Amino acid sequence: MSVAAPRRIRIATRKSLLALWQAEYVKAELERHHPGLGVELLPLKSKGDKILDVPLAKVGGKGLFVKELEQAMLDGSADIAVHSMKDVPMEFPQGLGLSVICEREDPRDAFVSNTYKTVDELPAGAVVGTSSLRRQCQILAARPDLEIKFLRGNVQTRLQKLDNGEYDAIVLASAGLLRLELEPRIASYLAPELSLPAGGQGAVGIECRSDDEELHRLLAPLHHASTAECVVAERAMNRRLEGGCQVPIACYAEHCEAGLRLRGLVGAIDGSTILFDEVTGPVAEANAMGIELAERLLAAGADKILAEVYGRELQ
Ligand SMILES: NCc1[nH]cc(CCC(=O)O)c1CC(=O)O
Repeated sequence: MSVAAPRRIRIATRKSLLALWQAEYVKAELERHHPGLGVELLPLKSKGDKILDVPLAKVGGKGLFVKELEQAMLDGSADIAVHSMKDVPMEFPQGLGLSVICEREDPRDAFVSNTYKTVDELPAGAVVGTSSLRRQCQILAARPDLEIKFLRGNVQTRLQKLDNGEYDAIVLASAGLLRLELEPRIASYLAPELSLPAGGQGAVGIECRSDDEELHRLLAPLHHASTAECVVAERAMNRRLEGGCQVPIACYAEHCEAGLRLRGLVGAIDGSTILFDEVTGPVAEANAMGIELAERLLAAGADKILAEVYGRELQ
C-alpha cells in the first residue's frame, strides 16, 4: 500500500521586501491552518522590478509584476503566487485564477516627509515624489501649486530618495509601510477625499491553477469575505475602464448600512479635471455596482481622458 507524499506548496513571489513579507505571511497562515504542511518560497524577478527608470504607464502591457510568477505556475515550478491586488490584471491566463483574497491592510495612501506633516503644510512649489498618475492627478487637483517629480522603485528605494533630499514629500501606499514596520515614517494618512486609493490597494490575493482542487481547499481559510466583496466592486470598475494602478483611475469600496459604498474617479493627469462619482447598493450587487460606476464616469467624460492616456479609444 502506498501513501501519498504529503503536499508541498511552493509560493512564487517577487523579491522586494514587501513581496517577501506578503509571501511569508501567506506561508505562516497556511502553516497555522494546516500544521505539518510544507510551504516554501520561490523568489523571482519581475519585469516591473527590472525597469525602474520609466513611468509604469509607459513600460507597456499590464501585469508587469505578475507575468513571471504566472509562468512559474503554468510550467509547474510553483503552486501559488501572492500578489498585491492592485497590481493584478483583470484577466488571467488560461488555467490560472484568483483563489482567495486575504484581509485588507489600511487602504489609504500615506504622506511621508521629514519636514511637513500634511499636504496642507507644503509651501507653494514644494516637490512631491510619486510616479502614480492616480496620485499625481489628485494631488495637483487639490494643490496645483505643487510640483510632482518622478519616483519609482520599491518602498525602501523611495524612502532613501526622500532622505537624500530629492523631494519635500512622497506619497506611498500605507499598507506597504505598515507591513514593513515603517509606520513611524508616515507623517499623515491621506483621506479618501484627498487621495482615493487604487482598486485593490492594501489587499493581498492568491493566484493558483484553477483545477487544483486540493489547493483551493487548503487556501480557503485565508479568504476574507468582506475584503473580497470590496475588491470585487473595485475590480469591476477597473475592468470596465480597462485600467488598474498604472492610470489616473481610483476606486475604493467600503461597507455601509446599505451594503457597499463604492467611490470612483478618473482624472486628467495635470489635475485640471477630476470626474468623481459614487454608488451604494447591496453586497450581492458588488460587480454590477462597479460596472455602473464606470459607465457613469465614462458618460461624464472619462472616455476622453482615458483615450488620451491609453493612446486609443475605449471599447
Ligand atoms: N504598485 C506598487 C505597489 N503595489 C502594492 C503596493 C503597496 C501595498 C498594497 O497596496 O498592498 C505598492 C507600492 C505603493 O503603491 O506605494
